[in-house]
Amino acid sequence: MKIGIIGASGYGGLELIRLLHEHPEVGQIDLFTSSEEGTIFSNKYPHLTDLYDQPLNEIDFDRLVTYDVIFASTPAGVTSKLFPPLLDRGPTLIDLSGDFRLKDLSDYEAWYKKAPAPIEAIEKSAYGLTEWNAKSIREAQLIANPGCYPTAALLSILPLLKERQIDVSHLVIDAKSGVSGAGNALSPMTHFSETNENLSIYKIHQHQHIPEIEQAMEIFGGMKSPITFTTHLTPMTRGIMTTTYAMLVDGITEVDLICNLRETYQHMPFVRVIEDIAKFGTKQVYGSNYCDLHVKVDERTNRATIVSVIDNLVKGAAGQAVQNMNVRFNFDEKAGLEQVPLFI
Ligand SMILES: NC(=O)C1=CN([C@@H]2O[C@H](COP(=O)(O)OP(=O)(O)OC[C@H]3O[C@@H](n4cnc5c(N)ncnc54)[C@H](OP(=O)(O)O)[C@@H]3O)[C@@H](O)[C@H]2O)C=CC1
Ligand SMILES: CC(=O)N[C@@H](CCC(=O)OP(=O)(O)O)C(=O)O
Repeated sequence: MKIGIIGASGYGGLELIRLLHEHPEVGQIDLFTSSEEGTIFSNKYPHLTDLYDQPLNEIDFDRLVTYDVIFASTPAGVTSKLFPPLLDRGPTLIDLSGDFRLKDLSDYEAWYKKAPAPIEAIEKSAYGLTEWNAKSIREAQLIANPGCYPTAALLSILPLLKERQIDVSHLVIDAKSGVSGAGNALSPMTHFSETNENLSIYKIHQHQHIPEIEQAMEIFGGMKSPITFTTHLTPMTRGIMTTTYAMLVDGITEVDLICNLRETYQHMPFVRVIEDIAKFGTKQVYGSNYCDLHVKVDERTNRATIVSVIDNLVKGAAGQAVQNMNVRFNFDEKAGLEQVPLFI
């Protein structure tokens, strides 16, 4: 397989390189840039010395069409223009940004505050939540990799919504992310002295992942309702935890929820149901493509607390993108993704 990575020098791009480098089906990886053409990649990132001593390439349409797969890990608003002309020209396109995730164009405009991609391209894209959309991913030329928070939240709540075990109204999803979720651009939000030893809340009720989660709840869970979704920045590099609070449907027990999660994901290699909460946390999945789930019912309130953890750069971005490539090309779904989590 011949792979091109656009936005290779960003955090998602670097993680794609790390994972694809070990992939048994990948032979060639070329790196593309919008700003640093000719820069020797290992001069920019010396941890890649002897591994990627090649120059960054200009983004050139005639060259891009020669690849089997093009990954783009670029800010919102880039692939909406870059990808549509590449459709039907050969490469499978895997987009890590939000440009093709929302089926309703007005949602994209309202939440991303940018012009949406052409509707024809959005209609051709498959939402890349691998565990829930493998059939469409297998046939798609363009895969819209999910956002990091939606990946964690949806994997935990979709089985429970689908089986009508939790009440869809009044869902509260409380989410926390490590700083790498914001990418490598410098900003006051991720300034060390303001992030370290701080816990902050941001984009309250305005996060662009709200419509993405609600859309997937409807498509895959068959349940439609507005959610309350809050995001917090935590002083760690990687990791996301989402905690969802949901009222139980009458007669449903904790055992029912656990059995459902176990059954749903029993043949899926990257989703684990963890019953012992003792060490449950982002470190259990750090550097890996796992998503760990835990659910506990509070019998006093009849409410379930549903917890999910992922590494935002792996299952939340590059790992899931590689998993989608594996599904798309009928490779072993685990190819390139068998890293043991870095717990200590
Ligand atoms: N970080 C995370 O945990 C996650 C990120 N995402 C999404 O993935 C995408 C990438 O995120 P991340 O890697 O963190 O971001 P970064 O800011 O770290 O990297 C983005 C890269 O995009 C390239 N770029 C910038 N502008 C353009 C342009 N106009 N045309 C082409 N390339 C451009 C830049 O490289 P160069 O200057 O060399 O072109 C830059 O290094 C974003 O849309 C983000 O929202 C999704 C899930 C998780
Ligand atoms: C910590 C942090 O800032 N995280 C980012 C996640 C970015 C992301 O995944 O956004 P896309 O929808 O563009 O892919 C955020 O909350 O916006």
